[in-house]
Amino acid sequence: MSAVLLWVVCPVENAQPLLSLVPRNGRRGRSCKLSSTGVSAACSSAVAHPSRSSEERVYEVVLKQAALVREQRGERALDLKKPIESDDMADWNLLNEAYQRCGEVCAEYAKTFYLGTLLMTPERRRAVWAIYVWCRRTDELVDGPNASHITPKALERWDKRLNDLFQGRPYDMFDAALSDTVAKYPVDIQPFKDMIEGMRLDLRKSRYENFDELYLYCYYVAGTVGLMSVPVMGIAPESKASTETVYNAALALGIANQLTNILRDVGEDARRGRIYLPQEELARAGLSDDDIFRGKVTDKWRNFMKGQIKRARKFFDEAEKGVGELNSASRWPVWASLLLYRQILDAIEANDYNNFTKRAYVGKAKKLVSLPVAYGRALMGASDLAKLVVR
Ligand SMILES: CC(C)=CCC/C(C)=C/CC/C(C)=C/CC/C(C)=C/[C@@H]1[C@@H](COP(=O)(O)OP(=O)(O)O)[C@]1(C)CC/C=C(\C)CC/C=C(\C)CCC=C(C)C
Ligand SMILES: [Mn+2]
Repeated sequence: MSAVLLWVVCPVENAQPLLSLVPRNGRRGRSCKLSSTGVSAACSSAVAHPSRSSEERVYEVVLKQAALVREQRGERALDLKKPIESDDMADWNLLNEAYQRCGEVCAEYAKTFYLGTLLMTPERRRAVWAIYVWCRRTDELVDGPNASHITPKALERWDKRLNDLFQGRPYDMFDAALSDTVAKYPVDIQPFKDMIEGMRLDLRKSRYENFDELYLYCYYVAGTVGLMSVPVMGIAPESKASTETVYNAALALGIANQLTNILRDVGEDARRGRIYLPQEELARAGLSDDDIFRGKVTDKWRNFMKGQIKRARKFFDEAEKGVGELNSASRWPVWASLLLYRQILDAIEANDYNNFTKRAYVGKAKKLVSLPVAYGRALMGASDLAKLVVR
C-alpha cells in the first residue's frame, strides 16, 4: 500500500508526460494517421490464434475472466469492510483523494452513469470510477485533442505503465486508484491490454472487411469494459447463472454499445476518413465508400441500416439476460446504460436513417423516463425478470 502511494507522490523520473483529461467539449478529432506498417500484433490472447473466428478468440478471454471470478464466488466474499490495510493515515487520505478525483472525472464526462453508480456500495462505486477513468484516458489517447501526436510508441508506454500499475507501481493519482482496485478485486490485466490493442488498431486501420473483423474491434474497445467491470460490480450471491453466462452478457453489452456508437457516428467518422461498417456487407447492399462520403439517404441505405440496427439490438437482448445476475446494487447503472444507449438506435430510425448529418440522441425527457424504468428493473433479479417475460 505504501509503495502504491509512494509512486503517487514521487512518479518515476522518465515516466511519459501525464495525460491530462480535457473538458468534454474540448475534445474530438480521432487521428487518421494510418500506417501500412502499423504495429505488430500484440501478445493479447484475443489475437493469438488468427485462424479462428473473432468470436471464438474473444470467448477464450471470457472463459479466463470467468474462471478468475468463479474462484472468488465459490470461496468467500471479499472483505471490503477494511479497505486499506495500512495504519498510515496519510496514505489512506491520498488514496481516498485519488478515488475522489476519479469520481469527479466520471461526473464530468458521464453524468448519468455517475448518478447510477451512487447506488452502488461505496467500495464498488469508487472502483468502477477508477476503471472508468483509465478507459476514458485510454480512449482520449486516440480520440482526444492530442490524438494526432499519438504514435504506436506512445501506446507502448501506456501499456508499460499499465503493467506497472498492476504491479503496484502507479505513476499518478488516477493510476493509484486503479492500482488499489485491481489489488482488491479479481480484475485481470488482459481486457485492459486488449483495450490498448483496440487503440493500436485505430491508429493503423480505417476499414473493416467483414463483421468478424469489426466484432474484434468492438471487443477491444468496448467488450473489454464489460469484462473489467463485472469483477467489481459483483455477481448476486443468489444468482444461479454460470459465471460465463454473466461475462457473455457483459461482453454483449459492450459490443452492442460500440455497434450503436458506430451507427450513430457514420457521418462524423466518414469526415475523418473512417468507415467502421463491414465492407463486404456494404458491397452486398450495393453500397460503396463513395456513397457514405456522399452521405445521401437512399432506400439502399435505409435497408442496409435496418440490418445493422437489427444486429445491434440482438446484442442488447443478449446483454439483458445477464443484468439481473449482477449484485442488486450494481444493476441500476447497467440498466440505465443499456436502456439509454439502445434508444440511440430508435433515434436513428426516427431520423429516417440520416446518420450522415443528423446526430441521433436521446432527449432529456426520454432520459428522465429511462432512469426510473432502469431503477425498477434493477430491483428485480434475473428470476423475477424471467417470470415477467413468461407471463
Ligand atoms: C455500469 C457501467 C456502464 C459500467 C462501465 C463503466 C466504464 C468502466 C465505462 C468505460 C467507458 C469508456 C470510457 C470506454 C472507452 C472506450 C469507449 C469510449 C467506448 C464507448 C463508450 C461510449 O462512450 P461515449 O458515448 O462517450 O463515446 P465517445 O467516446 O463519445 O464516442 C462505448 C460505446 C462502450 C462502453 C462500454 C460499456 C459501457 C460496456 C458496459 C458493460 C458493462 C458494465 C457490463 C454489464 C454487465 C452485464 C452482465 C450486462
Ligand atoms: Mn471515443
